[in-house]
Amino acid sequence: MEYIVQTQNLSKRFGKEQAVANLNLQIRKGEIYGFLGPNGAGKTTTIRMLLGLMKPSSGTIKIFQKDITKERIQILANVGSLVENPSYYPHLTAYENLEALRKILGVPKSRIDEVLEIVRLKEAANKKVKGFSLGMKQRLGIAASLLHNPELLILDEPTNGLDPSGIIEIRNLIKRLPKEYGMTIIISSHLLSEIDQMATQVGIVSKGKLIFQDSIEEMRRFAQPKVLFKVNNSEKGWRCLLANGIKADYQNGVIFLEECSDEKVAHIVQVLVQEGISVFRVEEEKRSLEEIFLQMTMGEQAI
Ligand SMILES: Nc1ncnc2c1ncn2[C@@H]1O[C@H](COP(=O)(O)OP(=O)(O)OP(=O)(O)O)[C@@H](O)[C@H]1O
Repeated sequence: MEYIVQTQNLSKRFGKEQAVANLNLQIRKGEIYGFLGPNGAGKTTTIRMLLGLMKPSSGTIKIFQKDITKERIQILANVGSLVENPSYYPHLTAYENLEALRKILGVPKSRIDEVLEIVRLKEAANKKVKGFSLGMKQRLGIAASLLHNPELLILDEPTNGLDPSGIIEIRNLIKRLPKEYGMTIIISSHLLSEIDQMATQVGIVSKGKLIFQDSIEEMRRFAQPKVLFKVNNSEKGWRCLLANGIKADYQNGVIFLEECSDEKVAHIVQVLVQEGISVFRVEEEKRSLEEIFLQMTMGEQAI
């Protein structure tokens, strides 16, 4: 299998602190790789190493099958990134900001219109950046990172601080890039909900270790919501379910199941009603990333 990004035992230590420990990332072409982990898990440190901004304590990084320590310049010529909040000249327009960067990169002038089109900022091209919303600024940052037409785009928490509509804009933009331009994308986040609807592959780091790396479908198996049944006499209801061979859980007056298909929900409601219990509500409770981590790491160091 040919990987666009492959790390082997990638590690970074800051004094006594092991920020990244033996990471083996494997990212294929055309994937949107959601790099997930809570704050402080080691995402930014990993990304900085991938971009050659920080030296690993040990381990290797290959991007486009090339070793970053040996062919850094050639690799980075094909990598775009948005790592910290990008800085702009606020009194210049979006176009002028990109033009300043274009001159440094030495790409044709026509590329500015192309990237503005990709991030859907063409209409705002001649507006001063100081009037831009945070979402527009992030899109401009992505436009800047696309100027040199990279094959790999690395985005560190690009939706941080955005409102829901800003998040949707970025999500739609990112989803289009592999399809329309054959790009591979790494996008980090501490919120599963933010990358859930765009990632095709997921890597989860916790305390510097990769505890999960697989397809989003496999991830969703872990992230299935709990189903809660709110009824008038919950303890009786729960005992009825057990008596009918339905393995439900009961806590703080609520009956719940960790996994429950539509058919099973219908069956449970039927059983409860038949026993004379009123069902007020059936709710889904989404699991937080922390709960999923807990589930994944239960009893083990890593998967
Ligand atoms: N330059 C540094 N010097 C010392 N410690 C650092 C440095 N950079 C990061 N760390 C530590 O390494 C650990 C991982 O940090 P990192 O920023 O990579 O996490 P993260 O997953 O990106 O979290 P966040 O979402 O908060 O940025 C943290 O405990 C952090 O304090």
